[in-house]
Amino acid sequence: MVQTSVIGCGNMGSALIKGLHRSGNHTVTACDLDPDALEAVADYVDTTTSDVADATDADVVIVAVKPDIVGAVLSDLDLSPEQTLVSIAAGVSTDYVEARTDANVVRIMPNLAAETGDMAAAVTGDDVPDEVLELLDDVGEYAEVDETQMDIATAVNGSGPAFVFYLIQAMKAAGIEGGLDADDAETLAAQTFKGAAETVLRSDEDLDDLIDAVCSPNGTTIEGMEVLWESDVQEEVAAAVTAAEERSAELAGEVTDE
Ligand SMILES: NC(=O)C1=CN([C@@H]2O[C@H](COP(=O)(O)OP(=O)(O)OC[C@H]3O[C@@H](n4cnc5c(N)ncnc54)[C@H](OP(=O)(O)O)[C@@H]3O)[C@@H](O)[C@H]2O)C=CC1
Ligand SMILES: O=C(O)[C@@H]1CCC=N1
Repeated sequence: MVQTSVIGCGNMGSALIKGLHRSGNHTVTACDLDPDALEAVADYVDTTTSDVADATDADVVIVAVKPDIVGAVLSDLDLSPEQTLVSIAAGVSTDYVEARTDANVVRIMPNLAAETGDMAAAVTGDDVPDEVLELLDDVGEYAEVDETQMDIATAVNGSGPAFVFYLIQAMKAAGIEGGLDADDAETLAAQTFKGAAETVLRSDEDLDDLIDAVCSPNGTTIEGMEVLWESDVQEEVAAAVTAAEERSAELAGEVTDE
């Protein structure tokens, strides 16, 4: 069992905690100042605490607070080089964290699907220990990237779930407009995204070939695809990703300039 502590049990910290609980491979201490946040994760951890000192004994210490609070939390954490500190904050550089801890620093951009074991994570660090890679394996898939790629990864896989929720919402709304019940429309739209994503992950075929496979000659899909190919949907998705990427870079400036 890897001793893991999670400091900050809000949206992302609690998703990681629930994913780690599912894996059964971790002894977890949850730390948060908000008693309600601790209450919400109490069934998934071994210990809850509001005292950051109680979270310092772990092999892996995950700091999951907002970017502008990372510095304050690090100043309260006394860690050794044998420990690993994982930072998940958008826009907070490895250099910033390394300057404030003796621990081995690993920077990760996770996403909310940690909760279901379907997280996509980008990870960067000079020495990413096996226990961190195994942790990421326990809650989903990961890609090792260069630090310079963290802003774009933050946009694609960190912010990405919100973009996909939006697209599911659009598909659901079209289903309702066509006469489906709201619950049925949500199930059919969401399961279709899930199934399509699984197909991409498991298939060796490229995306154009997968699109072709759905488009029966003279069938229904090609009519819809013609509309999408003629539209600027791809450009709009790219613009959303770019806006998030730029904000990640901007956050880096704000945190570093403190
Ligand atoms: N949300 C997401 O999908 C993703 C978030 N991230 C990153 O994860 C981090 C957390 O984001 P998110 O979970 O959304 O934020 P939340 O605000 O939901 O969670 C942060 C939690 O940390 C608590 N907290 C604040 N100060 C301390 C402290 N000193 N010690 C312990 N706990 C503290 C907060 O309590 P209180 O509310 O009382 O202040 C809150 O419960 C951010 O850095 C973000 O960039 C990365 C990828 C995805
Ligand atoms: O919106 C944010 O800043 C965080 C980081 C990635 C997802 N949520």
